[in-house]
Parts: sequence; structure tokens; C-alpha cells
Amino acid sequence: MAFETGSRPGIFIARKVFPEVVARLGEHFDVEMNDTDHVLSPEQLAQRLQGRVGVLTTGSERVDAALLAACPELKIVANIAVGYNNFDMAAINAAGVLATNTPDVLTETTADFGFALLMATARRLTESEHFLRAGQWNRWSLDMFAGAEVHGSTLGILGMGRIGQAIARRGAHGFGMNVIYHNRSRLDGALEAECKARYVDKAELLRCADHLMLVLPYSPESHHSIGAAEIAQMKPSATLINIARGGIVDDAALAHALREKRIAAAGLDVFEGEPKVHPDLLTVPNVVLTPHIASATLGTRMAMAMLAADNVIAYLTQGKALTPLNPEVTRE
Ligand SMILES: NC(=O)C1=CN([C@@H]2O[C@H](COP(=O)(O)OP(=O)(O)OC[C@H]3O[C@@H](n4cnc5c(N)ncnc54)[C@H](OP(=O)(O)O)[C@@H]3O)[C@@H](O)[C@H]2O)C=CC1
Ligand SMILES: O=C(O)C(=O)[C@@H](O)[C@H](O)[C@H](O)CO
Repeated sequence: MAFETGSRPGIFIARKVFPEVVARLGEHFDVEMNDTDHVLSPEQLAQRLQGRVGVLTTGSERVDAALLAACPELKIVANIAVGYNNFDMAAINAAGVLATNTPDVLTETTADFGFALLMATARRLTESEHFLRAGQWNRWSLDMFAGAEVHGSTLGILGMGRIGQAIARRGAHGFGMNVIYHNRSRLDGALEAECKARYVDKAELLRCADHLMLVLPYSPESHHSIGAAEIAQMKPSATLINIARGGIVDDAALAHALREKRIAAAGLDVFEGEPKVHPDLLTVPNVVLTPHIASATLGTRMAMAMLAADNVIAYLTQGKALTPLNPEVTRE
């Protein structure tokens, strides 16, 4: 879709965004957008980026050395996401391209969803809904769909950053939960007090959590942070919630553990190789599955896309982006 032609710099939007975002970019640039609901292949993306100085991406488009080599005029890549594991930062830095993401604007919305998924998983919401829809409610027993307690239980958080802390506040202040967390580095005392959270090592986190929430970025270091060995350390009554990224959990090992009732249940918003989902996860009953929607409210998705657009405008018109990942890169 071409919005204007002329001599103004060209921007490409790799996935369909709201008209308001296109209009804002259109005040400064010639804008083109992939207005399908499909991800472009790397070749298609490279082709659409020819002659363009900036691109808005989502977590689905990979920006790597091959793409950058094919698009030498590119100056900025603006992710509509806080996670940026789709960016090869070494290649982006080497190409002298600025990269931006969308922190903060999605923190509270994503934390709300993390809690929603925790509640749905602990209290077996989708399993019981399927039962009702299937007309099976003529059966009843005292322990039917008896789930795990949320209030007063122990919430373990792996990845206690912006979103992890927002989840901790909900758990501690709203549900009277005992919050423990693990990061590579410890929070300062004031933040720990505000979140009512106690720092523990990973082994204690796995051993003590009734509900284990993953909110850490994906990296080679965090790949399969939770696999068979870690699940074996968890309580059999525990639930595991992954709103972080596919690949942080070994999905095959998790599906096996759920089938064997090694842990009680899991709630997953993100998957290894998504949008594909491990087939075994689709057949175990004790898992709640959602298609990567933790930040999906209209207001938050608008704020994310607007922040990505504003990053492009600020960098290309004033030389300084709002939320740069590599601020050492400067415009020529
Ligand atoms: N499902 C969805 O739709 C969404 C998913 N996300 C995901 O959530 C992630 C977190 O976002 P946000 O809270 O804003 O990010 P932050 O950078 O604020 O927090 C990340 C936290 O993870 C910790 N961490 C990083 N690496 C490790 C590791 N290897 N082991 C343990 N802890 C680690 C960091 O602490 P330290 O460096 O001290 O280890 C930090 O506290 C994003 O990267 C994204 O992947 C975000 C939004 C929506
Ligand atoms: O911000 C992130 O890291 C996310 O995972 C989500 O908010 C995005 O919706 C998704 O990546 C699409 O860009």
C-alpha cells in the first residue's frame, strides 16, 4: 500500500498497524505497509525495504546481517515490542543502524494478562468451560475442577524486571501472596520492599513456588531455562506460566511433564517456533494456551505502535530516538 510518493524518505511498516500510526508517520515520510495479516518472508521484506531508511517490525520479522546487507540504506529498525530477540544486535550495531523497542507502555497490560493466565491455569478455567460446552454438567463431584489456591500461595517470578515487578505488586498487594524472585542481579532494597518480594537462587525458586511466572527476555543464555531437570525440582502441585518468549521453556519436556502430572498445570502465551505449537501441548488437558496476546488491548497496542513510529520520527528528524537499544549509534 503506497500512501504518498515523492522525494521524502521512505518508511516501511512490516505488519498492519492502526491508521493513526500510518498517518503520523505520513506527516514526515513516504510510508508503505504490508497490509496483509501474514508475515513477509526475509526475501519479501528485503525487497519491500529497497530504498527505505526505516522499518517498523514486530517480533515476527528477523533483522539480521543478511537483511541489513540487502538493505544498505536502512538507518533505523523500530520494533513494536519490548522484547527484541528478533534483532541480531551485533549485526545491527556493525551496520550502524539504530534499533528501538517499546518498553513501559505495555508493562501494566502485560502484567494484567500474566495474572489472568495464572488465575485461569490455577483455577482450570478453560478445562471447565470445555466440559460445560460439551454438555457434561450432569456429572458433578465435590472435587470437580478443584484447582490450586492463588491467594496466600507462593508466587515465584523468574525475570523480575518491569513486568515481573508489576506482577509481583499484583500478587503481594492484591492476593496476599508470598513473592519470591530470581534475576541474575538483585533489585535494590526499596524496590524489593515495594514489591514485597524476596530474592532467592533459582533452585529455591523452583522448589518453593506454587505458581512460577516467567518474564525474562529470550537469549542464548535463557534458552530452555525451564526443561525436564528444572520441572523435576518443582512441586507436583505447582503451575508454570510462560508469558516471556518461546524457547525459554522446553515445550516438549513440558508437555511430557504435564501428561505425567509431574506438575499440575501450565499457562502458555508463547511457544517455541510459534505460531506453530508443539502437538503434544494441544492434546494435554491441564494447559491453558493463548496466541501471544499478553499486550493485546487496543490502547496498549496503539501506544506500542505509536512509540515505534515516534522513535522513527525523533531519530530521523532530530537525531535522537525516545527508547533506543543502541544509543551509541548516531545519524551521519
Ligand atoms: N507475551 C507477551 O506478549 C509479552 C512478552 N514480553 C516478554 O517479557 C520480557 C520482559 O519484559 P520487561 O519486563 O519489560 O523487561 P526487563 O528488561 O525490564 O526485565 C527483564 C528481567 O529479566 C531478568 N533476566 C534477564 N536475563 C535473565 C536470565 N538469564 N535469568 C534470569 N533473569 C534474567 C533481568 O534481570 P537481570 O539482568 O538482573 O538478570 C530483568 O530483571 C520481554 O523481553 C519479552 O520477551 C513482554 C511483553 C509482552
Ligand atoms: O512486547 C513484546 O515483547 C511482545 O511479545 C508483545 O507485546 C508483542 O505483541 C509481540 O512481540 C508483537 O510484536
